[in-house]
Amino acid sequence: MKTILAIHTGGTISMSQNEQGEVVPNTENPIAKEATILNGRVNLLTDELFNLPSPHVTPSVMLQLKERIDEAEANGVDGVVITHGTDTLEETAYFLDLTLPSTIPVVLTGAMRSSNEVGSDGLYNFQSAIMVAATDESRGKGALVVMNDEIHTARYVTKTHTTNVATFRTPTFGPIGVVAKGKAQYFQELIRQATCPIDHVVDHVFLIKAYAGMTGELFDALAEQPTQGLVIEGLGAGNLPPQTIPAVQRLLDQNVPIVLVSRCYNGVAQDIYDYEGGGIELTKMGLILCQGLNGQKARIKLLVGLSNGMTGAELRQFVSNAIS
Ligand SMILES: NC(=O)C[C@H](N)C(=O)O
Repeated sequence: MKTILAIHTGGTISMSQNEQGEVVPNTENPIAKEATILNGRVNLLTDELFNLPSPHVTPSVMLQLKERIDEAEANGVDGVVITHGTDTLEETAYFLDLTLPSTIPVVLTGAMRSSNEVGSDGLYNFQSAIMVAATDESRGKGALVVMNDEIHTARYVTKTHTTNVATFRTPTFGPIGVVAKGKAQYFQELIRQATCPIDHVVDHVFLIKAYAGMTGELFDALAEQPTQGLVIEGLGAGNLPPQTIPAVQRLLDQNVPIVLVSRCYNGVAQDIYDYEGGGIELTKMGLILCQGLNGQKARIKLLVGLSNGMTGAELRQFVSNAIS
């Protein structure tokens, strides 16, 4: 029988609705009590590591989680399930995907309806995640996200709806598998990437979204403080309004690595437009084009690379080309 460690970190999956209809954290985590779920089919261990709404999760919390998983793998568990708030679940999942050298399945899940709401999806998702973690084919796939009967890769999955239980989607590429009546089935293979060891996390890595008529003020503000890295969600295929360029150049002159992704939900950023502020000018200036990742994932990747001590060409190589 497989031994699966469930690490609980908080989020709606461990919250309840009060009489006023407000969703509130519990001091006793109701999902952690479900230690007998799938009894007889898996040996489930439970660790209540955190009890945080996921907007309270930081990169240093993610690092503590990674270290707990390393320890569990060294102690011989066959797989890990992490329950997590959905707001930042994709960032924690990708952080683990980038930093964990493990081959054991690491499966994140959460809920859109809290534990006592009608149609609560928490227990169901938890059970599905355990089953995926106990499946041999889930090994060596990096961090996975299991929600609403779908298996997604950490690299591309994103939360797309504020309340719907079908909120987690993988734009452009789609999920890599499904959970159907308790069985995990895969139908796509993701090209794996090398993982990156880190033992601390850097702090000042920012994310800015471009918009029509944007000017340089936000970039100027970052140039006034200790900015270690910046991700810009550019327009369309990866373009910026021309009025931003002098301020972006000022940050580059300060040796701040700047990563360019698209603010579009689908597609990849590319250097195809040759006009002022177009992707061709931006990449010639030295912005790092990161294809396929959304802004929050590209920020995690930049943060991990910087935390590893990468600079220059090595950092550029690590952050770019997420799709290959
Ligand atoms: N569905 C959820 O888990 C959302 C919640 N605000 C959280 O991320 O903690």
